[in-house]
Amino acid sequence: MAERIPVDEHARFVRSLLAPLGARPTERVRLDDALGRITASPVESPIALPPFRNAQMDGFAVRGADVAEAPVELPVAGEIAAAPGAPADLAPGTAVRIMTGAPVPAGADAVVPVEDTEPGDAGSVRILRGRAVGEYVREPGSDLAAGSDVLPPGLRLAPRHLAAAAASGLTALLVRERVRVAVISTGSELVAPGEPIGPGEIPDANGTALVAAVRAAGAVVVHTARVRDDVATLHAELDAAVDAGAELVLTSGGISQGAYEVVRELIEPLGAWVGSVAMQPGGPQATGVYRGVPLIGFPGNPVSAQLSFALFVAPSLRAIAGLPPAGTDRLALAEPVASVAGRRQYLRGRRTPDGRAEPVGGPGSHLVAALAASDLLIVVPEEVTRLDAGALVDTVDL
Ligand SMILES: Nc1nc2c(c(=O)[nH]1)N[C@H]1C(S)=C(S)[C@@H](COP(=O)(O)OP(=O)(O)OC[C@H]3O[C@@H](n4cnc5c(N)ncnc54)[C@H](O)[C@@H]3O)O[C@H]1N2
Ligand code: MOO
Repeated sequence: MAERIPVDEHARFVRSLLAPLGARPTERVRLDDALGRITASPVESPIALPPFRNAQMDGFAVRGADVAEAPVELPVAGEIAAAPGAPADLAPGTAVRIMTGAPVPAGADAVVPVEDTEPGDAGSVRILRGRAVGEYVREPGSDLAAGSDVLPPGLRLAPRHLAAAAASGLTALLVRERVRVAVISTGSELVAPGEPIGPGEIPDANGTALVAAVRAAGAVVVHTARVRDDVATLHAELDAAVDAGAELVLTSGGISQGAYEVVRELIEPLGAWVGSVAMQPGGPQATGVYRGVPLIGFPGNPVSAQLSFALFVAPSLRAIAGLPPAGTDRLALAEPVASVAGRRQYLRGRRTPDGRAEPVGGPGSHLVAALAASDLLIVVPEEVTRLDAGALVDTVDL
């Protein structure tokens, strides 16, 4: 029986295989498509924010000097809406009705909120409370000067960043390209989810899981396939993946000890490593390079495939995409657990309301529903075969 590679050694190797993907080219994307992308350079605002002097309140634009001694009555010269157009200058000793966001006319230097006024005689306004120069006037550039940076490089774009870019009049941003990934499920028993299931057939869960996991890790899927256990078909799909621009190929299934191990049969002769890692689930693993593109082969069992992605591939992809690593914790076990000597066990579990780690559904790597009912992994170290309730364990958030 071939040696089992330690988990941390395999993780280091996969990380080194994916390291070159960290040097990202850049592309311009429309603001509407930029959510979650990473800025590739500082983003300069061509205009000042706000772009012009405008009112912060609905009320009356005045000269501060004219309202220093309230109450005072001023003739109303007209009205300025928040609408296109430049207002006429304000004559001394007059007021103009103004709306929030409307340009403050030259000559005015304060806005009196409408609540602090009442109608005066014959089209005039009575100002009940004095306002100092500058009050309720938003100066151009008071948020950001024209030509200065509105966003830094290396920023993961959230809605508030896109709002600032839009306010600056920008329509597109230079961002880092996402890592392009292909996802290939192997197994003659697989049918597309929703297709009728004949005897011996099951819906392909790994395709859906890995596509979603790739996206959640900030990368983009450029090719997917579901292939029967046929080496020529898999070979053609690997070529299609590389031709589609994939920079990373993920496969599931076909790497253990059976008679139809299609991934093993294809890639082992090409120099890939297909072996075993000292963990459960996820023991069988494969790594290689196909036409210059890294290929990571996961075991077919759905829990194994999902955990293998989370533990070995997601950390690199998330780091490249500017996403934080999965959360970890150290929690007390809610129940005793058993494990296998010599393998690191990743039990599925959930955090109880009182903050303990409770195992969910047993160690089997086919327990896809139990994984869905879990929100963390409970790590049982290689040398440990039993832990009592209350023992402290490392956990990894799913
Ligand atoms: N004699 C041995 N048999 C097995 C070993 C071993 O060491 N010696 N390892 C076991 C472990 S652990 C795992 S994990 C699996 C890994 O096998 P493969 O990677 O070759 O995967 P398959 O045999 O193709 O499938 C395993 C299992 O998963 C189901 N499957 C596969 N693909 C999907 C999919 N896309 N969606 C849903 N389910 C999938 C498949 O039907 C099998 O039930 O090998 C063990 N055997
Ligand atoms: O190691 Mo396998 O991944 O348990 O089912």
